[in-house]
Amino acid sequence: MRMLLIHSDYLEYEVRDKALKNPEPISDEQKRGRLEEVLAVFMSVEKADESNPDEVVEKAVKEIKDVASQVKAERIFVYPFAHLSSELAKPDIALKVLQKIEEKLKEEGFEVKRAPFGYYKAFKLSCKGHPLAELSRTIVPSGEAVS
Ligand SMILES: C[C@@H](O)[C@H](N)C(=O)N[C@H]1[C@@H](O)[C@H](n2cnc3c(N)ncnc32)O[C@@H]1CO
Repeated sequence: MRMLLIHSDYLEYEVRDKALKNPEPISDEQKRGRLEEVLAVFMSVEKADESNPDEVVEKAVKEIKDVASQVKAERIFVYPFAHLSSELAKPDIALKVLQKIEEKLKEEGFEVKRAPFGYYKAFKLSCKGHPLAELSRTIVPSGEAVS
C-alpha cells in the first residue's frame, strides 16, 4: 500500500464519470463531499497487500493515527487513488481494505469521510504547507518485499 498524507485546510471532491465498469454504488449525497481541517490520505492498495489485507489495514491505521497525532488532525479523508503505484490490487480487494480502514479510524474516534471508489473525481485541496503537511508511507504485509 502507498499512502500520500496531506494535512489540509480542506479537501472537497465531486464525482464525475465511472472509472471502473462496476464502481462502488453511491447515494446522491456521496456524489460530493468536503471536510475542513483534515488529514487527507490518498491510498493505492497494491498487489502485495492481497497476501494479508487485514495486516495492511492494521499497519495503515497505525501510520495514519501516528501522523494525525503529530499534526493534531481529528478528521481524516480516506481517498482511493490509483496513481501511487504501478502494481495495483484488484478493485474488490482494494475497496474492502479502504472500507476497513475507514471503519477502524471511526472506532478510534476520528471523524472520517471516504471518497467513492471507482470513479473519476474532481477535487480541491488546500495543503497547509508546514513541515509535516506532506508525507508518504509505504506499507507491505510481513514477508513481502518493498518493490
Ligand atoms: C481516476 C482517479 O481520478 C481517481 N482518483 C482514482 O484513482 N480512481 C480509482 C479508484 O477510485 C479505484 N481503484 C481501483 N483500484 C484501486 C486500488 N488498487 N487502490 C486504490 N483505488 C483503486 O478505481 C478507480 C479507477 O482505478
